Amino acid sequence: MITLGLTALALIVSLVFLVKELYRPANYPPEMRARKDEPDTTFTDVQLTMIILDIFIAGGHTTSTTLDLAFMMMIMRPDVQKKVHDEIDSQLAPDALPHYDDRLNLPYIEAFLLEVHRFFSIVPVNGPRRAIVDSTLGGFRIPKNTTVFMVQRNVHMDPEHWGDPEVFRPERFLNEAREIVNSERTMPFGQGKRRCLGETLARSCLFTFFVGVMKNFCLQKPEDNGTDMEPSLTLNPGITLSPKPYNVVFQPRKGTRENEHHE
Ligand code: HEM
Repeated sequence: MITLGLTALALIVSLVFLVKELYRPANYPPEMRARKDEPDTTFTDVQLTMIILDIFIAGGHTTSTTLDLAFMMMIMRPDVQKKVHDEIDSQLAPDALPHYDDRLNLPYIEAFLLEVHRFFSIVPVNGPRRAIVDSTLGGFRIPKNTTVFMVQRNVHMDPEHWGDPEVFRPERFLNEAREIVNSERTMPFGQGKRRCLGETLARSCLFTFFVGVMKNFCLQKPEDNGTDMEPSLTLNPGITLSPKPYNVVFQPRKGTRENEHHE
């Protein structure tokens, strides 16, 4: 709760400073300066502030929650954590920092992150959209102008497609040659023209941050942990899901620089 409060405070303070700086006409970006006298321009202070807010709100919580869940799965499933470590150790040089391109050599970790997206569906319902023509979908008539929502979670938990959707199993995204097999049935970032515009940034942040941490640490349940460690989700005031607070020990791995500092 305290962390959340401090994060919100830091966000508001940085936003106020940023906007104060931008409000000086000399600091306006070139397009805003060029268009400032156009009556219908959308290059305004308010528009800019709202876009920055959009990006912070849409991007910050979603990415950090997905990482929270990925780390939680590491302590819930030591067998999966071992496969993650084995893949990192066999593919990355000891001193190398992870790069997004490394995902090509780390298919198990890519499959693991896809499974985190699928299993938890942190944005369970996407939309709204408006039907712009009369149409029929799966036998249902959808009249023009109907508001439509896509229930991402139902797609991710469809037993006809996944077979065992309630099981957390990264291997479902790998074929026999250990290549990633994916389809539009995995849609954590939505679908269509209004799908998430931060998808590439989010995927690269998740991958590099997760691999960077896992390369250097073993994640363990604290011995005296009294917390409920089941993967349970709480609905935030808004549209995303996040895990209940949980405790985790980050144990430096042998041979890592991090460990040498601790010894
Ligand atoms: C794991 C991380 C993220 C997830 C799971 C996620 C998921 C989503 C989903 C499901 C939507 C709705 C798409 C739809 O209705 O079809 C969305 C929209 C959006 N996301 Fe993300 N997102 C993530 C990260 C980010 C980041 C890092 C940014 C920005 C830097 C971002 C910016 C946005 C914006 C601006 C929209 C609204 C797009 C529009 O309405 O045209 N998201 N996101």
